[in-house]
Order: sequence, then structure tokens, then C-alpha cells
Amino acid sequence: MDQSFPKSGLRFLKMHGLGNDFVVIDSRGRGAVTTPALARALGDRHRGVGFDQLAEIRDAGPDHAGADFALDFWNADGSRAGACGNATRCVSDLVMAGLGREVVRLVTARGELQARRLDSGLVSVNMGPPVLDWRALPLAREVDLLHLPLPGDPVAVGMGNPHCVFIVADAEAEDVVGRGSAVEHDPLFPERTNVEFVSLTGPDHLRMRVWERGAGVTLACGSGACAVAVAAHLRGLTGRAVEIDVDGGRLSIDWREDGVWMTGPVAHVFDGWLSPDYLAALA
Ligand SMILES: N[C@@H](CCC[C@H](N)C(=O)O)C(=O)O
Repeated sequence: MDQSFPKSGLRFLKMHGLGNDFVVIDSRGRGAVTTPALARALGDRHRGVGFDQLAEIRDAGPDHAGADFALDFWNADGSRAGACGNATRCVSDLVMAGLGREVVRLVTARGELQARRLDSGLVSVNMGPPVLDWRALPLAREVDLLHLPLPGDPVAVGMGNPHCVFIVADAEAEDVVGRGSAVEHDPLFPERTNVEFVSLTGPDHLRMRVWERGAGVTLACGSGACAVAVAAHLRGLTGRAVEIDVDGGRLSIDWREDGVWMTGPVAHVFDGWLSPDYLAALA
């Protein structure tokens, strides 16, 4: 074997869902390895691997005997996230392939979720019911979630992580970077927030652009698409099932009795090894 390509160190996979990209580390059978410093370093698109989120697979543990695995999420800035819809779909697809199954159960910070692969090859995940309680979101104080006291009259929806949804005439015309980064840090959101700009483009059809907490502009945000569907329905714009066009493609969202289901494609791009020297320099 060519010794300049040693397969030692820490193995990772690179995946994406509609261009929302991930480094996936499998820590089943050993302790979790990700730290804020490792996430920040790997998230660097010049000196690391580059990703929007890092997803670490862990054993579900005895408290979740019915679950096949557990999943933790980290943003590129080294912060933790309670939910990541696209990474959940990607990693579930991987685990389903490994188990030879079409359905898996997993545990995330927000509880047990279910994912399934459809005949089309698309992967669906039940992201659970939306969080519509100001304390749980969390917000800094009690306000009307459907009409937040911010310019632009946005809606707050939790999907295991906070979202601030602006329903606008034309999402294409919005300054996603300028407004998104300002709203992410608004004092109304003590744990910061993800920010979506959405416009109605047809019956039950929406266009969404996103600024993600801890990652900036991304090509897709699965939990954001779920939050947008909930916000648009609660504002009376759409039914409970919608198609959402994001920068990276299309997600289907269906707010059912048992939770908000999100469906879309997944892609496994490549596998790699973090060199021992690189890891030692981070320690
Ligand atoms: N891209 C994700 C959301 C990732 C987490 C988010 N940035 C946060 O900090 O809450 C998705 O697909 O849901």
C-alpha cells in the first residue's frame, strides 16, 4: 500500500442532503470523541474537511433499548445543536443499509425519532411534533409565537432547535446574510436561533432560504423546512403537507398527527481518515 495514504487515525464519512453537508463520525462501541475544538477545526473548509454540521453516531444506551443508535449534532462553529433533519436522514440511510432494513429508530437530544427509506430511494424522518412553547424553544420572555415582536412579524417554531420564520413576499429578494445574522443574535433568543425566509410560490408550495445558527447560509435545512411548514400552516397560508424549494433542491414536509415528517434525498460522497498528526495537534 502507498504509505503516503495511511488508513490510521479517525475515520469519517462525508455526506449531504440537498447540499447541507456533514462529516459523520461513528463512535458506536467506544466513547464519543467530538469536542467543540474538533468540530471547529474539522468544520474549517480550508484547514479541515469542511461541513455545515458534524453528526456523531453513538450507541443508544440502556435507556433507549428500542432505538438502533443515538445521534449528536455539532455546528461548524463548534456549538451543539439539538436537531438536524438532513443529517438525521443521511445517517439513518447509512445505518439502514448496514442493518439491511428500511426503518430505524434513533435517539437525539429531542427524544426518539423514526426514519424510513421509501421505494423511491428518498428518506423520510419523523422530526416529532413542533415545539410551540416559549420556555422550551427557548425565548427570553413570553410573547405571541405567531407574531414575534421583531421587525417583519416572524413566527417562532421549535423542532428540537429554535427557528425564526419570516413569511415574506419574495424570499429571493431578502438579505439572508445581513438579516439572518442579526436575528440569530437577537436577545429574544437566549440560545441564538436559525432564521428562515419563506414565500408562497403556489398552492402548498413554498420557497425557503436559510441562515443557520452556527453555520451561516446553507443550501438546505431540514428542521428549518419543518418549522417553515408549521409556520405557514399556522398562519393559514398552506395545508399540512407542502413542497419546499431550498437552494439545494426540494423537501416534502407533512405535518401529521404523530409529528412533522420530512422527505428528501441523501448522498454519501466519500470516506476519509483524519491523520494522527492532525488529531495530535488538536489535543
Ligand atoms: N441543517 C440542519 C440544522 C442544523 C442545526 C442548526 N444549525 C442549529 O444550530 O439548530 C437541519 O437539516 O435541520
